[in-house]
Amino acid sequence: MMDVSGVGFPSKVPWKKMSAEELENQYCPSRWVVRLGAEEALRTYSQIGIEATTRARATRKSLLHVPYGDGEGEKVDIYFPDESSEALPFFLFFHGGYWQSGSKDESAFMVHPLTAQGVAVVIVAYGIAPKAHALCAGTLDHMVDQVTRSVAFVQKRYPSNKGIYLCGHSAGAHLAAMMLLADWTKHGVTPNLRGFFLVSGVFDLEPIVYTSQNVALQLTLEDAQRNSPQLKVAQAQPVDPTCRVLVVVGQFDSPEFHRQSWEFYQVLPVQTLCQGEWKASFEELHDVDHFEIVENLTQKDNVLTQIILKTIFQ
Ligand SMILES: Nc1ccccc1C(=O)C[C@H](N)C(=O)O
Repeated sequence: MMDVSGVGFPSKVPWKKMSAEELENQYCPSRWVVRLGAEEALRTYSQIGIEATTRARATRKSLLHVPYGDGEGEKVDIYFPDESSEALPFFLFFHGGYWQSGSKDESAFMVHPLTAQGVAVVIVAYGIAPKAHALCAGTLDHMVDQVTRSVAFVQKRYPSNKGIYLCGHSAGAHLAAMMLLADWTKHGVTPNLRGFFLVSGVFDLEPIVYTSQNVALQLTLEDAQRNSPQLKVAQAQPVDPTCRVLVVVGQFDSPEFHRQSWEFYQVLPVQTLCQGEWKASFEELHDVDHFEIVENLTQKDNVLTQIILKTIFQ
Protein backbone atom coordinates (compact mmCIF):
# COMPACT_ATOMS: atom_id res chain seq x y z
CA MET A 1 0.00 0.00 0.00
CA MET A 2 1.18 3.50 -0.74
CA ASP A 3 2.01 6.00 1.93
CA VAL A 4 -0.07 9.02 1.03
CA SER A 5 -0.04 10.60 4.45
CA GLY A 6 3.05 12.73 3.97
CA VAL A 7 6.22 12.68 6.02
CA GLY A 8 6.98 14.03 9.45
CA PHE A 9 3.69 13.22 11.17
CA PRO A 10 2.90 9.92 12.83
CA SER A 11 -0.02 8.52 10.87
CA LYS A 12 -3.34 8.24 12.66
CA VAL A 13 -3.88 5.10 10.65
CA PRO A 14 -0.49 3.38 10.72
CA TRP A 15 -1.84 0.26 9.05
CA LYS A 16 -2.33 2.19 5.81
CA LYS A 17 1.43 2.48 5.54
CA MET A 18 2.00 -1.24 5.98
CA SER A 19 2.81 -3.71 3.27
CA ALA A 20 0.17 -6.39 2.68
CA GLU A 21 2.42 -8.90 4.45
CA GLU A 22 2.92 -6.72 7.48
CA LEU A 23 -0.80 -6.05 7.75
CA GLU A 24 -1.50 -9.77 7.52
CA ASN A 25 1.03 -10.37 10.26
CA GLN A 26 -0.40 -7.71 12.56
CA TYR A 27 -3.84 -9.28 12.28
CA CYS A 28 -2.70 -12.86 12.85
CA PRO A 29 -2.64 -13.11 16.67
CA SER A 30 -1.07 -16.57 16.81
CA ARG A 31 2.13 -15.25 15.18
CA TRP A 32 2.69 -12.97 18.18
CA VAL A 33 2.67 -15.74 20.74
CA VAL A 34 6.16 -16.04 22.23
CA ARG A 35 5.79 -19.04 24.53
CA LEU A 36 4.71 -21.43 21.72
CA GLY A 37 4.66 -21.72 17.94
CA ALA A 38 1.60 -20.31 16.19
CA GLU A 39 -0.09 -23.63 15.51
CA GLU A 40 0.64 -24.96 18.93
CA ALA A 41 -0.80 -21.80 20.47
CA LEU A 42 -4.08 -22.29 18.58
CA ARG A 43 -4.17 -25.99 19.50
CA THR A 44 -3.51 -25.28 23.17
CA TYR A 45 -6.20 -22.60 23.25
CA SER A 46 -8.79 -24.93 21.84
CA GLN A 47 -7.70 -27.77 24.12
CA ILE A 48 -7.99 -25.62 27.25
CA GLY A 49 -11.39 -24.39 26.08
CA ILE A 50 -12.62 -27.94 25.50
CA GLU A 51 -11.34 -29.12 28.88
CA ALA A 52 -12.92 -26.19 30.71
CA THR A 53 -16.22 -26.83 28.90
CA THR A 54 -16.19 -30.55 29.68
CA ARG A 55 -15.50 -29.77 33.32
CA ALA A 56 -18.18 -27.07 33.49
CA ARG A 57 -20.79 -29.39 31.99
CA ALA A 58 -19.84 -32.20 34.34
CA THR A 59 -19.74 -30.18 37.55
CA ARG A 60 -22.08 -27.20 37.26
CA LYS A 61 -25.81 -27.03 37.12
CA SER A 62 -26.47 -26.02 33.51
CA LEU A 63 -28.98 -25.56 30.74
CA LEU A 64 -27.30 -26.49 27.47
CA HIS A 65 -28.17 -25.55 23.88
CA VAL A 66 -31.01 -23.25 24.91
CA PRO A 67 -32.40 -21.49 21.79
CA TYR A 68 -32.50 -17.68 21.86
CA GLY A 69 -33.97 -17.57 18.35
CA ASP A 70 -35.29 -19.82 15.60
CA GLY A 71 -32.18 -19.65 13.43
CA GLU A 72 -29.70 -22.47 13.21
CA GLY A 73 -27.04 -22.27 15.89
CA GLU A 74 -28.85 -19.56 17.89
CA LYS A 75 -28.15 -21.29 21.18
CA VAL A 76 -26.67 -20.50 24.57
CA ASP A 77 -25.28 -22.64 27.34
CA ILE A 78 -26.14 -21.33 30.80
CA TYR A 79 -24.08 -22.38 33.82
CA PHE A 80 -25.34 -21.67 37.34
CA PRO A 81 -23.82 -21.25 40.76
CA ASP A 82 -25.06 -23.55 43.52
CA GLU A 83 -27.70 -21.18 44.88
CA SER A 84 -31.09 -21.75 43.28
CA SER A 85 -31.97 -18.04 42.94
CA GLU A 86 -32.40 -16.40 39.55
CA ALA A 87 -31.53 -13.01 41.05
CA LEU A 88 -27.91 -13.43 39.99
CA PRO A 89 -25.45 -11.42 37.98
CA PHE A 90 -25.29 -12.87 34.45
CA PHE A 91 -21.97 -12.90 32.59
CA LEU A 92 -22.29 -13.47 28.83
CA PHE A 93 -19.26 -14.58 26.82
CA PHE A 94 -18.80 -14.15 23.06
CA HIS A 95 -15.94 -16.24 21.73
CA GLY A 96 -13.30 -15.09 19.27
CA GLY A 97 -11.99 -16.62 16.04
CA TYR A 98 -12.38 -13.81 13.49
CA TRP A 99 -16.14 -14.39 13.17
CA GLN A 100 -15.33 -17.65 11.37
CA SER A 101 -14.07 -20.14 13.93
CA GLY A 102 -14.65 -21.12 17.53
CA SER A 103 -17.87 -22.22 19.22
CA LYS A 104 -19.67 -22.14 22.54
CA ASP A 105 -18.75 -25.81 22.98
CA GLU A 106 -15.10 -24.95 23.56
CA SER A 107 -15.41 -21.55 25.22
CA ALA A 108 -16.55 -22.12 28.82
CA PHE A 109 -13.16 -20.94 30.15
CA MET A 110 -14.43 -18.78 33.03
CA VAL A 111 -17.36 -20.90 34.16
CA HIS A 112 -15.68 -22.51 37.13
CA PRO A 113 -14.24 -19.45 38.90
CA LEU A 114 -17.26 -17.23 38.21
CA THR A 115 -20.01 -19.67 39.14
CA ALA A 116 -18.05 -20.49 42.31
CA GLN A 117 -18.53 -16.83 43.32
CA GLY A 118 -22.24 -16.68 42.53
CA VAL A 119 -22.27 -15.51 38.90
CA ALA A 120 -24.35 -17.25 36.21
CA VAL A 121 -22.31 -17.65 33.02
CA VAL A 122 -23.88 -17.73 29.56
CA ILE A 123 -21.74 -18.89 26.65
CA VAL A 124 -23.28 -17.60 23.43
CA ALA A 125 -23.13 -19.25 20.00
CA TYR A 126 -23.59 -17.20 16.85
CA GLY A 127 -23.56 -18.16 13.16
CA ILE A 128 -19.95 -17.85 12.11
CA ALA A 129 -18.95 -17.14 8.50
CA PRO A 130 -19.07 -18.46 5.85
CA LYS A 131 -22.46 -20.09 6.24
CA ALA A 132 -25.27 -20.93 3.87
CA HIS A 133 -26.35 -17.49 2.81
CA ALA A 134 -30.08 -18.06 3.17
CA LEU A 135 -31.37 -15.09 5.19
CA CYS A 136 -27.88 -13.56 5.30
CA ALA A 137 -26.67 -16.07 7.91
CA GLY A 138 -22.92 -15.80 8.32
CA THR A 139 -22.71 -12.08 7.58
CA LEU A 140 -21.39 -9.74 10.21
CA ASP A 141 -24.67 -7.81 10.33
CA HIS A 142 -26.44 -11.07 11.06
CA MET A 143 -23.99 -11.97 13.84
CA VAL A 144 -24.52 -8.56 15.44
CA ASP A 145 -28.27 -9.11 15.29
CA GLN A 146 -27.91 -12.58 16.81
CA VAL A 147 -25.80 -11.29 19.67
CA THR A 148 -28.33 -8.51 20.29
CA ARG A 149 -31.09 -11.09 20.48
CA SER A 150 -29.07 -13.29 22.82
CA VAL A 151 -28.71 -10.39 25.27
CA ALA A 152 -32.43 -9.54 25.03
CA PHE A 153 -33.21 -13.23 25.58
CA VAL A 154 -31.25 -13.38 28.83
CA GLN A 155 -32.97 -10.23 30.12
CA LYS A 156 -36.42 -11.60 29.26
CA ARG A 157 -35.74 -15.02 30.74
CA TYR A 158 -34.13 -13.67 33.91
CA PRO A 159 -35.86 -10.34 34.58
CA SER A 160 -34.74 -10.37 38.21
CA ASN A 161 -31.05 -10.56 37.25
CA LYS A 162 -28.54 -8.57 39.28
CA GLY A 163 -26.89 -7.14 36.20
CA ILE A 164 -25.89 -8.35 32.76
CA TYR A 165 -22.18 -8.24 31.99
CA LEU A 166 -20.93 -8.74 28.44
CA CYS A 167 -17.50 -10.14 27.77
CA GLY A 168 -16.02 -10.81 24.37
CA HIS A 169 -12.64 -11.92 23.16
CA SER A 170 -11.07 -10.80 19.88
CA ALA A 171 -13.90 -10.88 17.29
CA GLY A 172 -16.24 -11.54 20.22
CA ALA A 173 -15.08 -8.27 21.82
CA HIS A 174 -16.17 -6.55 18.63
CA LEU A 175 -19.62 -8.15 18.92
CA ALA A 176 -19.86 -7.17 22.60
CA ALA A 177 -18.81 -3.59 21.78
CA MET A 178 -21.53 -3.41 19.12
CA MET A 179 -24.01 -3.82 22.00
CA LEU A 180 -23.06 -0.30 23.09
CA LEU A 181 -24.82 0.78 19.89
CA ALA A 182 -27.82 -1.55 20.01
CA ASP A 183 -31.36 -0.24 19.63
CA TRP A 184 -33.16 -2.22 22.32
CA THR A 185 -36.58 -0.75 21.53
CA LYS A 186 -36.81 -3.20 18.61
CA HIS A 187 -36.35 -6.07 21.03
CA GLY A 188 -39.04 -5.06 23.49
CA VAL A 189 -36.71 -5.03 26.48
CA THR A 190 -33.94 -2.94 27.96
CA PRO A 191 -31.26 -5.26 29.29
CA ASN A 192 -29.86 -4.45 32.70
CA LEU A 193 -26.35 -3.90 31.30
CA ARG A 194 -23.85 -3.19 34.07
CA GLY A 195 -20.51 -3.94 32.49
CA PHE A 196 -18.51 -4.67 29.36
CA PHE A 197 -15.22 -6.58 29.33
CA LEU A 198 -13.65 -6.15 25.90
CA VAL A 199 -10.65 -8.45 25.68
CA SER A 200 -8.08 -8.09 22.86
CA GLY A 201 -10.74 -6.82 20.50
CA VAL A 202 -10.98 -5.32 17.03
CA PHE A 203 -13.15 -2.19 16.89
CA ASP A 204 -12.21 -0.64 13.57
CA LEU A 205 -12.82 -3.31 10.93
CA GLU A 206 -11.45 -1.48 7.92
CA PRO A 207 -7.96 -3.04 8.01
CA ILE A 208 -9.53 -6.52 8.16
CA VAL A 209 -10.93 -5.96 4.66
CA TYR A 210 -7.35 -6.09 3.34
CA THR A 211 -6.32 -9.29 5.12
CA SER A 212 -6.88 -12.95 4.32
CA GLN A 213 -9.55 -13.00 7.05
CA ASN A 214 -11.82 -11.33 4.55
CA VAL A 215 -11.88 -14.35 2.23
CA ALA A 216 -14.48 -15.93 4.49
CA LEU A 217 -15.99 -12.69 5.77
CA GLN A 218 -16.49 -10.95 2.42
CA LEU A 219 -16.78 -7.55 4.05
CA THR A 220 -17.07 -4.56 1.78
CA LEU A 221 -15.63 -1.30 3.03
CA GLU A 222 -19.18 -0.20 3.81
CA ASP A 223 -19.92 -3.37 5.77
CA ALA A 224 -16.72 -2.80 7.73
CA GLN A 225 -17.54 0.82 8.49
CA ARG A 226 -21.16 0.13 9.42
CA ASN A 227 -19.94 -2.53 11.85
CA SER A 228 -17.09 -0.54 13.38
CA PRO A 229 -17.89 0.59 16.92
CA GLN A 230 -14.77 2.75 16.69
CA LEU A 231 -16.59 5.01 14.21
CA LYS A 232 -19.97 4.99 15.94
CA VAL A 233 -19.62 4.81 19.69
CA ALA A 234 -18.93 8.48 20.34
CA GLN A 235 -22.48 9.27 19.14
CA ALA A 236 -24.12 6.37 20.99
CA GLN A 237 -26.50 6.78 23.88
CA PRO A 238 -25.00 5.68 27.18
CA VAL A 239 -26.78 2.53 28.29
CA ASP A 240 -26.78 3.13 32.00
CA PRO A 241 -24.89 5.68 34.09
CA THR A 242 -23.37 2.99 36.28
CA CYS A 243 -22.31 0.69 33.45
CA ARG A 244 -18.59 -0.06 33.40
CA VAL A 245 -16.56 -0.57 30.22
CA LEU A 246 -13.20 -2.24 30.54
CA VAL A 247 -10.95 -2.42 27.49
CA VAL A 248 -8.10 -4.91 27.94
CA VAL A 249 -5.27 -6.06 25.72
CA GLY A 250 -2.43 -8.51 26.31
CA GLN A 251 1.19 -7.39 26.52
CA PHE A 252 2.08 -9.74 23.66
CA ASP A 253 -0.82 -8.79 21.42
CA SER A 254 0.41 -7.18 18.19
CA PRO A 255 0.91 -3.40 17.91
CA GLU A 256 -2.23 -3.17 15.78
CA PHE A 257 -4.27 -4.96 18.46
CA HIS A 258 -2.84 -2.55 21.04
CA ARG A 259 -3.77 0.39 18.84
CA GLN A 260 -7.28 -0.97 18.29
CA SER A 261 -7.95 -1.27 22.05
CA TRP A 262 -6.33 2.03 23.00
CA GLU A 263 -8.08 4.03 20.30
CA PHE A 264 -11.44 2.48 21.14
CA TYR A 265 -10.95 3.36 24.78
CA GLN A 266 -10.10 6.92 23.71
CA VAL A 267 -13.36 7.40 21.81
CA LEU A 268 -15.61 5.96 24.52
CA PRO A 269 -17.66 8.69 26.13
CA VAL A 270 -15.50 8.22 29.21
CA GLN A 271 -16.29 9.43 32.64
CA THR A 272 -15.15 8.09 35.91
CA LEU A 273 -17.44 10.05 38.19
CA CYS A 274 -20.03 12.09 36.35
CA GLN A 275 -23.52 10.73 36.05
CA GLY A 276 -24.96 9.92 32.68
CA GLU A 277 -21.82 8.58 31.07
CA TRP A 278 -19.95 5.33 31.00
CA LYS A 279 -17.19 4.54 33.39
CA ALA A 280 -14.43 3.24 31.21
CA SER A 281 -10.97 1.94 31.89
CA PHE A 282 -8.08 0.53 29.90
CA GLU A 283 -5.64 -2.17 30.99
CA GLU A 284 -2.68 -3.78 29.32
CA LEU A 285 -2.32 -7.16 31.00
CA HIS A 286 1.27 -8.03 31.79
CA ASP A 287 2.94 -11.15 30.41
CA VAL A 288 0.03 -12.58 28.43
CA ASP A 289 -0.65 -13.07 24.72
CA HIS A 290 -3.88 -13.06 22.74
CA PHE A 291 -4.77 -16.59 23.84
CA GLU A 292 -3.41 -16.78 27.39
CA ILE A 293 -5.47 -13.74 28.29
CA VAL A 294 -8.57 -15.94 27.99
CA GLU A 295 -7.01 -19.30 28.93
CA ASN A 296 -6.13 -17.76 32.29
CA LEU A 297 -9.79 -17.06 33.00
CA THR A 298 -9.98 -20.72 34.05
CA GLN A 299 -8.01 -19.62 37.17
CA LYS A 300 -9.63 -17.84 40.08
CA ASP A 301 -6.45 -16.00 41.10
CA ASN A 302 -5.75 -14.62 37.65
CA VAL A 303 -5.76 -10.80 37.41
CA LEU A 304 -8.51 -10.56 34.83
CA THR A 305 -10.74 -13.03 36.72
CA GLN A 306 -10.27 -10.86 39.80
CA ILE A 307 -11.00 -7.63 37.89
CA ILE A 308 -14.19 -9.20 36.55
CA LEU A 309 -15.32 -10.36 40.00
CA LYS A 310 -14.51 -7.00 41.58
CA THR A 311 -16.43 -5.17 38.88
CA ILE A 312 -19.45 -7.41 39.34
CA PHE A 313 -19.45 -7.27 43.15
CA GLN A 314 -18.16 -3.72 43.78
N1 LIG B 1 -8.83 -19.32 16.97
C1 LIG B 1 -8.92 -18.11 17.55
C2 LIG B 1 -9.60 -18.00 18.76
C3 LIG B 1 -9.70 -16.78 19.36
C4 LIG B 1 -9.16 -15.71 18.77
C5 LIG B 1 -8.49 -15.80 17.57
C6 LIG B 1 -8.37 -16.97 16.95
C7 LIG B 1 -7.63 -17.14 15.64
O1 LIG B 1 -7.54 -18.18 15.11
C8 LIG B 1 -7.00 -15.95 15.04
C9 LIG B 1 -6.10 -16.22 13.83
N2 LIG B 1 -6.62 -17.22 12.93
C10 LIG B 1 -4.70 -16.59 14.29
O2 LIG B 1 -4.09 -17.55 13.76
O3 LIG B 1 -4.19 -15.95 15.15
